[in-house]
Amino acid sequence: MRIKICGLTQTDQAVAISNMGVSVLGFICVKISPRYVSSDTIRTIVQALPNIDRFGVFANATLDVIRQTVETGQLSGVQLHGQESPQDCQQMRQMLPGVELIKALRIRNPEDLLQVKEYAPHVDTFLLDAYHPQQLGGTGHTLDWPTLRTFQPEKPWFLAGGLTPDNVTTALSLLTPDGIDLSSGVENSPGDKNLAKVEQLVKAVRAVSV
Ligand SMILES: O=C(O)c1ccccc1N[C@@H]1O[C@H](COP(=O)(O)O)[C@@H](O)[C@H]1O
Repeated sequence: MRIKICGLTQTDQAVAISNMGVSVLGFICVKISPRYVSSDTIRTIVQALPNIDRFGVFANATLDVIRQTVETGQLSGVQLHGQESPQDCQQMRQMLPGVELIKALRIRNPEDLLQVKEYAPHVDTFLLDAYHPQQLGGTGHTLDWPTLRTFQPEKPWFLAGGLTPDNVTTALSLLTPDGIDLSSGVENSPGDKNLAKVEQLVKAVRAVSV
C-alpha cells in the first residue's frame, strides 16, 4: 500500500514525513492553490529528502511547463488533475519516458469511472478524487466509497478525497486501492502539515495493510 501525502510546502515537514514510512510526497504546481510551490522551491525541498517518490500535481498545464517543472524539481511522477484528455496523456508519456504518469479523475457519479478505459493505455496509475464544482482538489470531500467496490482498473490506483487518520480504516475495509492520498486531512492549515496526524495515519494504515 503506497501512502502519498500531498501539498508539502516546507522542507522540515517533508523530511519528517519521508522518515515516517510514507512512500510518495506530492507538490502542488497549480498556481491558484493555497498549497502552490514553485519548481525552485520543489528542488530545494527534494534535495533534502531521502530516496522517495515525488509527484508534481498539475491541472491543464502546458507540456513545456510540466517538462520544465519535472526537470527543475527532480520529480519522479506527474499527477494530472485537470481536464487533460487521453491524447494529452499519450503526448506526455512520449515526452517524459521514465516518469510515472498519474491521471486523477474527479468522480461525480459511477458513469465517470468508465473514463478509465480510454486513459488506461496512456498512463501508469489512476487516482480517484471527489468532485467539487469550485475546487480542483484538496477539498476534504470524500467519495461515495460503497459505489467503488467493483472498481478494478487495469492499472494501479490511489484513493484520494477527504481521507483522514480517523476514516482511513473504514475506507480500506470497503476498498482495496494500491495507494491512498491525503492532503487536507493531515493539515493544520493549507500547506502546513500536522506531523502527529501523519504519524497516526501511517499507524492506522499499517494496522490493516502491508
Ligand atoms: O491540494 C490542492 O490544493 C490541489 C489543487 C489542485 C489540484 C489538486 C489538489 N490536491 C489534490 O487533492 C487530492 C485530495 O485532497 P484532500 O485529501 O481531499 O484534501 C489529492 O490528490 C491532492 O493531490
